[in-house]
Parts: sequence; structure tokens; C-alpha cells
Amino acid sequence: MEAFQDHYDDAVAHCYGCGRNNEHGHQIKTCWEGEETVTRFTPEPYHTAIPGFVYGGLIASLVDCHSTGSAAAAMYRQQNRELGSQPPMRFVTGSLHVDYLKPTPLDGALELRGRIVEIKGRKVVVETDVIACGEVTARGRVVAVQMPADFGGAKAA
Ligand SMILES: CCCCCCCCCC(=O)SCCNC(=O)CCNC(=O)[C@H](O)C(C)(C)COP(=O)(O)OP(=O)(O)OC[C@H]1O[C@@H](n2cnc3c(N)ncnc32)[C@H](O)[C@@H]1OP(=O)(O)O
Repeated sequence: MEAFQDHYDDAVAHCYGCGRNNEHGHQIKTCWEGEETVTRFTPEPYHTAIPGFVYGGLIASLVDCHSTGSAAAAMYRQQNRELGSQPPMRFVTGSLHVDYLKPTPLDGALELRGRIVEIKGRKVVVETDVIACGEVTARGRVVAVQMPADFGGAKAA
């Protein structure tokens, strides 16, 4: 299945978390599963915090890009538009909050499951569970804001 991030224009596909053109990044891929958005990512041994457990910064990074991708997909869906249709709607992070509920075992794939809790104007709020070995170990809440055309001097392509 095509991921949301597959529709990012090449010119903005360099994000460390989700850019397919960033060979050093996580290159996450997010899809709809019903009303939820889902990302699966397998941490490497070097993503260690305390031996045996995942570094919290990685978890925040995954939540971040899972959420901005989810926000974009939700806005397309609300407007009954195909992903990739023009003009593009891309989202950046206004606010990123993560609650670390339990240590996250470094043992196979993590699953992130997101819910769209609000769409208002250019803002989308996404809540995400991070699941490891069948347990929710972290929960994120992101306010994503539609990227202005003049963001950092870049085009919102
Ligand atoms: C093409 C992209 C695809 C690939 C990239 C994916 C991105 C990956 C995730 C990232 O790491 S992005 C990089 C980190 N984020 C940034 O650098 C963003 C820096 N901040 C900004 O550029 C602006 O502050 C921002 C665009 C987020 C908001 O500025 P605006 O002037 O466009 O927002 P505005 O004041 O019009 O507010 C719009 C709504 O968003 C809300 N909002 C804005 N900033 C917020 C904030 N910081 N926290 C909570 N809510 C916020 C604001 O309250 C309002 O909600 P309401 O309509 O309900 O009132």
C-alpha cells in the first residue's frame, strides 16, 4: 500500500524522520488502517537508551513524523481529495508532547497508531500510541500546522 510520505514532493522529501530522500534518516511510512494511521518501525541496536530499551528521542521522532504525515492525510481525506492531488497540503510540527508510560523494549518492530482528534483551520491534532511487544509504552500528542508557502524560504510543494 502506498504510504502518505510517498506523495511528498522530492523537493521536501529530505526530513530526517520521514524523507525518502534522506539516506541517513528513518524514512518512516504511514498508512490508513480504517480511521487510524499506522507506522511500523524496527529500531536498531544503536537506538539504545538503557541497554535493552529504546531511546526516547527516537520515539519522539517517530511520533513527530507519524503525526505530521497523519495530519496531511486527514486533511486530504476531510476535503475528499486524493493524496498527491494539487495543490499539496503539507504539515509541520507546532507542538510535540510525548508521555513515556513504560520502558520500550528494544525487541522487534514498534507500531504507532494515530487518531485524528481535531481538524480546525490549518491545524490538525493527532494522538498516537506507541506499541511494543503488544503493550502501549508511550503516547504522543502533536499539533500539526499546515506549512506556510514561505516556510523557511521553501516552497510548500
Ligand atoms: C513538506 C513537509 C513534509 C515533510 C516534513 C514533515 C515535518 C516533520 C516534522 C518536523 O520536524 S517539522 C520541523 C519542526 N517544526 C517547525 O520548525 C515549525 C516552526 N514553527 C512554525 O513554522 C510556525 O510556528 C507554525 C507553522 C507551526 C505555526 O505558525 P503559523 O503562523 O502558521 O500558525 P498560526 O498562528 O496561524 O496558528 C494556526 C493554528 O495552529 C496553532 N498553533 C500554532 N503554533 C502552535 C504551537 N506551537 N503549539 C500549539 N498550537 C499551535 C494555533 O493556535 C492556531 O490554532 P487555532 O486556529 O485553533 O487558533
